[in-house]
Amino acid sequence: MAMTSVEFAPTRHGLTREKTVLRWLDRLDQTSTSLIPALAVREESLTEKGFIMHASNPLVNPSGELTPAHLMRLVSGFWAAKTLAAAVELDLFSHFARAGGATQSQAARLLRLEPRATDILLSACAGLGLLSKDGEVYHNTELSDRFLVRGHPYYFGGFVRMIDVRNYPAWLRVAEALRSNRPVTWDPSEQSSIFVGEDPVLLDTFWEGMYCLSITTARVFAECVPLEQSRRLLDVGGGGGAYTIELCRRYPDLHTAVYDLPLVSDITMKKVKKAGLTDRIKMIPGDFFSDPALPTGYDTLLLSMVLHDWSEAECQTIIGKCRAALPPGGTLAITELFVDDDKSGPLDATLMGMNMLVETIGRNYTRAEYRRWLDKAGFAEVTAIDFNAPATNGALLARVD
Ligand SMILES: C[S@@+](CC[C@H](N)C(=O)[O-])C[C@H]1O[C@@H](n2cnc3c(N)ncnc32)[C@H](O)[C@@H]1O
Repeated sequence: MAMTSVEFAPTRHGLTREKTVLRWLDRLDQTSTSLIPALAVREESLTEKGFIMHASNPLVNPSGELTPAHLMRLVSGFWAAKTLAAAVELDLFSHFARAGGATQSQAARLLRLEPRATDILLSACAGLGLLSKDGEVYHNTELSDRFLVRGHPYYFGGFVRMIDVRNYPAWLRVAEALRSNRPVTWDPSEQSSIFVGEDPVLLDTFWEGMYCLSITTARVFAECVPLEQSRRLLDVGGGGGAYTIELCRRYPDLHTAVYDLPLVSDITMKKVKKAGLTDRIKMIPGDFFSDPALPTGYDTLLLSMVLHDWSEAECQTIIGKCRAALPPGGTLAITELFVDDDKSGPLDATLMGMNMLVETIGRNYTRAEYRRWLDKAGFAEVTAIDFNAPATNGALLARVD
């Protein structure tokens, strides 16, 4: 049996979080690792960040036989998600940020919980890398401090709420979605899409959630995708405007517009106002299916997480309208969680595809599928840029001759 020591980075509170993790690495043969490549990557990245989940639960037993540990992680994955969601619902991380950390009894008072429940929640949050412990005092980790404290510009809690209150209940019916090949949150025979005719409270949760997910994603996009030549950019189906906000922050001469359904206008303009960018981001209400053409006068069009909502035919219609709206030399940027061309991963993209099954009539497409449609629409040259962000793993830049 081998004993592997995993170094945990010192936290900002000066703790040395070095733990010894027992693993049966000398018995972990090639067969078992090749069965679980996605897990191996995930575990590596968790280890890099200083967290390792279920490290005491080996993937192979002392005799070298595969255990169901990986299945245990998969099936109990929602325990982690729901713990995070409950902590966000209680606004635990904002309380801890204001108080500068808390003991268990202080936390019980802050959160208005019984001591037993507080004890359980704080331990679980520490196990998930959301809190660290210094003596008797729990603190936010850098991760929760940056993304789970209300009011932070990159607050991610809105997406956590959206997943919890809107998306999780829908996923309870995922087998039904598979059998019927239809979304479970709306009826395609009665409604034109997921985006219209819904409960306004849920809709608000949806766009707020999308914004929280997209603002961190857009920041990476703005860093990785070279758009120095762009002067006027139209974000087609731009939602809460996260991409236009981050791109305007990065490129001071850029002027942009968000083109989206009229019911999104107020949500978007609130975000734009808060970012102080009303002079460089305008809202153009519209519908890319019923409008005969997209607005013109833009050298760059962006489609972020729009096409995965739609069928192959509808994707081609939208791409065709983008091509028609672009001038010579113009660029269409598509950013999504692209599925690999051989359709065997990556995990985030394939699971987003499952999410599209539950909620839409689309799926997550491969770069090869997009290249085919872009070629058919008359784009001259397509460049792929790979990078990793919460809601995208790259971009395709398609240029008009
Ligand atoms: C998954 S969201 C992506 C939002 C944004 N691009 C982002 O990455 O944060 C899809 C967006 O497409 C918009 N949309 C849906 N149908 C549309 C239509 N027919 N015309 C214009 N926009 C539409 C929705 O309102 C929504 O904002």
